[in-house]
Amino acid sequence: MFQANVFDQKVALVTGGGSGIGYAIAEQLLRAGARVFIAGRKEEKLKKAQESLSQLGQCAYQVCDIRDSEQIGQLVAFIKETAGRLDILVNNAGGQFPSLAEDMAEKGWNAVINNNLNGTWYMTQAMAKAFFIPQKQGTILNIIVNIYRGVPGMAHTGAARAGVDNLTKTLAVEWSKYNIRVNAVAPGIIQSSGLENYPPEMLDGLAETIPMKRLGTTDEVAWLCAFLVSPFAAYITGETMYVDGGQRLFGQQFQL
Ligand SMILES: CCCCC/C=C/C(=O)SCCNC(=O)CCNC(=O)[C@H](O)C(C)(C)COP(=O)(O)OP(=O)(O)OC[C@H]1O[C@@H](n2cnc3c(N)ncnc32)[C@H](O)[C@@H]1OP(=O)(O)O
Ligand SMILES: NC(=O)C1=CN([C@@H]2O[C@H](COP(=O)(O)OP(=O)(O)OC[C@H]3O[C@@H](n4cnc5c(N)ncnc54)[C@H](OP(=O)(O)O)[C@@H]3O)[C@@H](O)[C@H]2O)C=CC1
Repeated sequence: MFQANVFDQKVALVTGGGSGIGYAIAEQLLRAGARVFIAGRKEEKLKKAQESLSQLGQCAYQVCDIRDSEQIGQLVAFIKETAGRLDILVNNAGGQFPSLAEDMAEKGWNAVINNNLNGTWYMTQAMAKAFFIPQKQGTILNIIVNIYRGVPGMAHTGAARAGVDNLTKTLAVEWSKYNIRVNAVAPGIIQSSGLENYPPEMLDGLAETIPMKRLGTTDEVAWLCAFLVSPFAAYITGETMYVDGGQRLFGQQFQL
């Protein structure tokens, strides 16, 4: 998408970079010259991803649960020791499970809020304080979901991602004095490893309800992400951009 030197000397962290959309984002950043760290909970997944991503450039991984402040502290230390700086944070790690609102247990609600809202915040604040604020420079990109018309069938993630959408705007304003840009990307339904968590019948016939009559690809999300964290988007902050084939305007999220 870009020339190979757009992210020269830039260091990026992609949470959830071991699979799916996060992997595709890491790939685009590496192709354009960034040094990339990926993080997630499962070491085997990260190791495999790092091995193949390393063919494109400098890539390292660290196990880190975004809900765990101690592990985030260890990740900060690892990036400081090995790269000395961080320029780009992509908060991609996340997930949820389908459930009607009336059936949600308190523990399940809290698990999804904790993963997608709190985890994103812990990671963001830690990386901003350790790197972006002292450097007076940085860019943060939050991956959320299509929340345009609510998220029927997954109220917990709708609430959590709306929180991140709003956090994006607040931080864009508060941290512009540090030369930090903060944006978000809201994917529609993307053909990725993440969809394996959903029963196939929930996705049956969905493509037909989307204006573009197909699901998105991980690359189609990653291209937008690479643009938003690049210097070509230098005047864009506080924005949430949808990459959804028009689904937010007309189409089903999945079969209820
Ligand atoms: C807007 C439309 C978008 C449609 C497409 C979207 C696609 C994607 O987002 S793809 C990415 C999907 N990937 C994932 O969702 C994988 C990651 N998911 C998770 O890790 C879990 O779902 C998590 C967020 C809940 C985190 O899990 P964890 O903190 O490890 O929690 P537990 O597994 O211990 O569960 C705690 C609690 O949550 C309830 N629960 C969990 N899974 C389910 C389930 N499948 N169905 C119903 N309830 C569930 C449950 O109450 C659990 O407690 P226990 O009953 O004591 O186990
Ligand atoms: N695919 C889709 O249709 C859509 C996806 N999204 C969102 O995009 C993001 C990427 O999803 P996708 O690639 O499809 O799915 P994946 O399930 O492949 O990716 C989710 C990634 O997040 C990591 N992760 C989850 N929880 C944590 C945690 N607590 N700490 C650290 N890492 C974590 C997982 O790694 P590990 O298992 O190693 O922890 C995994 O690599 C998610 O936030 C997802 O909700 C949004 C809209 C649609």
